[in-house]
Amino acid sequence: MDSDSKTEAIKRAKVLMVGAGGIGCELLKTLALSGFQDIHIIDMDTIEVSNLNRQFLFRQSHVGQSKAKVARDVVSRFMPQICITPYHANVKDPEFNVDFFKKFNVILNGLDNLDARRHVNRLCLAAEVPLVESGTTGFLGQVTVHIKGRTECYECQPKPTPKTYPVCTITSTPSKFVHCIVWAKDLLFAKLFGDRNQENDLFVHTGDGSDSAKPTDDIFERGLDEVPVHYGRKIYDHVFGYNIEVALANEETWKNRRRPRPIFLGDVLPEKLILQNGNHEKNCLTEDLSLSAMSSLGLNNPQEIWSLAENSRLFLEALRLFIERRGKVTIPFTFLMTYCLEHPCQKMLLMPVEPFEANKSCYVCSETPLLLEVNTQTSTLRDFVDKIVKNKLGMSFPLIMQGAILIFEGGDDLEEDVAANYALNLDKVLTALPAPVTSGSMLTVEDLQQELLCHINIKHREEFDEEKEPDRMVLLGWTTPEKESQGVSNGENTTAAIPAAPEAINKSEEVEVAAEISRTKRKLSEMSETTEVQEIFQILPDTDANNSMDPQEVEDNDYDNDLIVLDENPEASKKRRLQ
Ligand SMILES: Nc1ncnc2c1ncn2[C@@H]1O[C@H](COP(=O)(O)OP(=O)(O)OP(=O)(O)O)[C@@H](O)[C@H]1O
Ligand SMILES: [Zn+2]
Repeated sequence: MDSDSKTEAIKRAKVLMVGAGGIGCELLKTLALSGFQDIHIIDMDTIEVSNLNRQFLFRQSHVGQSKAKVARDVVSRFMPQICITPYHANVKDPEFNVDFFKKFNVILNGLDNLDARRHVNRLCLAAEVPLVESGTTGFLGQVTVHIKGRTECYECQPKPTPKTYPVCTITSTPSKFVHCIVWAKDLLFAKLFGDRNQENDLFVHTGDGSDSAKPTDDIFERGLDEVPVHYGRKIYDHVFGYNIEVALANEETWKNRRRPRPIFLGDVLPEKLILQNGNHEKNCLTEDLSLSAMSSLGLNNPQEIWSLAENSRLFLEALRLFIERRGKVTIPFTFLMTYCLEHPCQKMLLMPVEPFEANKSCYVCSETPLLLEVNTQTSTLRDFVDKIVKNKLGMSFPLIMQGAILIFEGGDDLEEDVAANYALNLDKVLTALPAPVTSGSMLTVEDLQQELLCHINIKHREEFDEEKEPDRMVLLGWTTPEKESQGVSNGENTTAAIPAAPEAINKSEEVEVAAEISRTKRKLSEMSETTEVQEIFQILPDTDANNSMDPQEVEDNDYDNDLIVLDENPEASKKRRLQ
């Protein structure tokens, strides 16, 4: 296809962008400047002040307005000839069904959560429209292209879910160091310095030993003139002393566990030391902001194992420093996320990545059945619907069948008596359902909106590890194919779409490709550096560069002017198609 017809194809293409946030604003600008004329945008959010630092289409005066609509208005001002259609809506709304998706040549995601990404992936598969998925990990951006039957789908690789711990374990019966760290960071720190309106599961009992009539939350409220050391002592005695005494009163809990020992500050440190803890001569607000509790106490080696007395002094001192630095403004403190990249990006702005072939056992793009280990005699249908069908499989309106018998249907538009019947089923254990689900049963779970159908084989199991398998159900059969290495994900904000190393290419005479994470080096000529699907993305910013958004036409591309990234030695660039 010559470059004129490619430009024509771009002009004719109808594209859908999902998300008009950080990535979406950039994307819309780039699409508009690249010559796309018919762009649709879905975003469910309104603009917030905190978006203004990076979502550059938005201004202060737009705060509170629909992102999709403002993005359209702003871009239309400098590109009035383009037709931009905004939808202030959730992409999961039923109006955005498979027929809606089929109208587009390509879908581009600029989302910030796994749930919506999975939903769009499924609709793209059902509608057979290419999906360009993008996201961030730390300071790096990633883009992958997913085309049904030619590349892996977004869900071929299981996405790492952030590790969580049951609240009761970390508050009452911690057994690992990590439990204590999560308790301190997510519960105690949040209670002391976080947003007061945010729910917090910190295990607090009524009564603090001084005034039991007061509500417990008062313990964490610092009096207007309360000196930090007094406040610190109150918190210390409450969480390490009083709460432990209360917990010990429940004998049942400690039958098979080591009993904890309550600690009160007065038993650990002499009164004089409590009052003269740390370097009080320095006013941290005006002086040394970097002063840490450790250096204030003259503890210089963090590798040393501190005594209980030293730890207690550190607690008091760190609390005092936090309080003084915060001053009178009680804005919530949160932990800052810092990403540490093992290998920098080799001075490359764009890093080409080969799309991967589909995972043959992916339940989303192949029909591979899954296996569920569950105690069929104690788990209810509700457990199955909430924990597996909605949470794990990401279905919104599931239909569950055993053989030809429908046992559950989700949705807002059900007849009252039908809904009541399903509600009755929800609280029944699996073996007590009208069509009993036992070991060996096969359930069919379908989401009509996503046009996704999965078969789940059931295996009865009695015992579960409470920590590793808190759902008391284990979904198996969704195996990861052999790959070089797993990617690094930061959870919700990343596409987590690049399972193996992004490959950076050096601009050396003998062009070399370094697989970033595995560090295996290969010659460019050996690895056949790019594929046509990547080109789609790579040439977007340049209208003269050639491409078509039609997957059919992609097959017929000529391959002479791709590979944007290298290119001191274009001759070295041999092309390889995905099989
Ligand atoms: N289900 C969904 N339907 C439509 N839009 C969605 C959906 N889920 C997320 N989005 C949109 O995706 C965009 C993601 O943008 P971004 O990652 O910059 O996050 P943000 O919410 O704008 O910023 P921040 O997270 O810093 O508040 C948001 O504008 C959000 O409204
Ligand atoms: Zn897949």
